[in-house]
Amino acid sequence: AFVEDFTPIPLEDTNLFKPIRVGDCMLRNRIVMPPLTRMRAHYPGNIPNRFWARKYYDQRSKSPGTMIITEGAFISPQAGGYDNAPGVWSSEQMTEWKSIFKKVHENGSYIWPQLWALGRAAYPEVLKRDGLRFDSASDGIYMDTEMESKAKNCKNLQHGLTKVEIKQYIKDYIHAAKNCMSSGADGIELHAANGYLINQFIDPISNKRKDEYGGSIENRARFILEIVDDLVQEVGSEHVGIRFSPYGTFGTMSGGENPTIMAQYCYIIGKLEERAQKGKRLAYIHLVEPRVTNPFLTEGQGAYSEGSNDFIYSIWKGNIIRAGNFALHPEIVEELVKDERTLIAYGRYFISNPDLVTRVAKGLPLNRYERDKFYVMSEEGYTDYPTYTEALSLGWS
Ligand SMILES: COC(=O)/C=C(\C#N)c1ccccc1
Repeated sequence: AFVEDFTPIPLEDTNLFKPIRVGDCMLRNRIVMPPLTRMRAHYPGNIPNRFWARKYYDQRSKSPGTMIITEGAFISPQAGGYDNAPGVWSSEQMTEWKSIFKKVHENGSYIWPQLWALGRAAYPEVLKRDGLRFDSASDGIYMDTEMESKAKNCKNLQHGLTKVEIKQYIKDYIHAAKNCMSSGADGIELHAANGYLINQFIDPISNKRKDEYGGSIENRARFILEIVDDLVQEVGSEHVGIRFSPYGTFGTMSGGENPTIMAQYCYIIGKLEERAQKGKRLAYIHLVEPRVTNPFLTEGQGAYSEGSNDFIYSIWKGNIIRAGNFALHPEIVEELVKDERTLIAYGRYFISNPDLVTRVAKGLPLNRYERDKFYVMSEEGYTDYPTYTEALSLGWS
């Protein structure tokens, strides 16, 4: 069925359909498919789904010159903790990714894997089963009481990383990035958003460390900047993007309520711009909008209305991808893309509209999504959403 009480606006004559270069990619539109966890990877081995994943990415990359960022992919077993999310650390995983990357490139589009480490958002019992730690920035500051009791029941208490373990994570990010680039990816996105491990170091709500990785704005930025510097050294700054959710509360992060949290992001983004001005400009900074503080809430719920990511434009002078309930707000998109370095990510509606690029261009109705099929092991709700013409022949109206 199509989304009701929604008035699309054709955007094909706006900047959204003006080419832009991101890294080595000559994009023909400024619509980005953002990282979307779908929980269809095979267990054991965190292998992208051999039967469905290539079809899913193929369907969504048909408009040539479109940028796709993959679902979050774990950099190592220790960075994981969800059995049905994929990784990018093993050769079996990269075999599947290579066929996905190849298909997207055959469509004339581009694909950037998102490098993911869960930290305290992982399932402690899953990690325990595999003889792995339950990691975060600090000991014992649990995401919520449910996670705390799970950790205690399975005797895998939340562990603040030692400096040696921090260095190992940085090595794992490099290994994962090299795997992706040598398998044909166009770049990688470093996941520093949504309450996962890197975010747990950035945010004082979860980082109570007393060493050089905690206790001040500079120290809480150290981990992310060390990863960025090593990734840039290894794969080149034009092949590295980074995602932040400054206002996000998902995973029990501070969000805009903490009056000093924006200072933290200004500092980090300022240090990225300093690096850019010394010749190491990242391909883009990707931002989740304050309109979406928690991806489990439906459109309109949970917005932090007092905030805006606009301040970041005065610090960062490179490309900016913005994500957060834009599909239902074409009038906002029309305004935002008047800025020459802004790209727009459409998440949930790229799940339910494989031909989203065409629908946004022409102002066509959008297929509704089925949230209860977002994270389940089924082809239904993954590759069976119709294109607009297919929907019409199904009699949708
Ligand atoms: C992959 O990176 C993410 O940020 C994933 C999520 C978020 N936010 C997510 C949300 C709901 C269920 C599983 C993962």
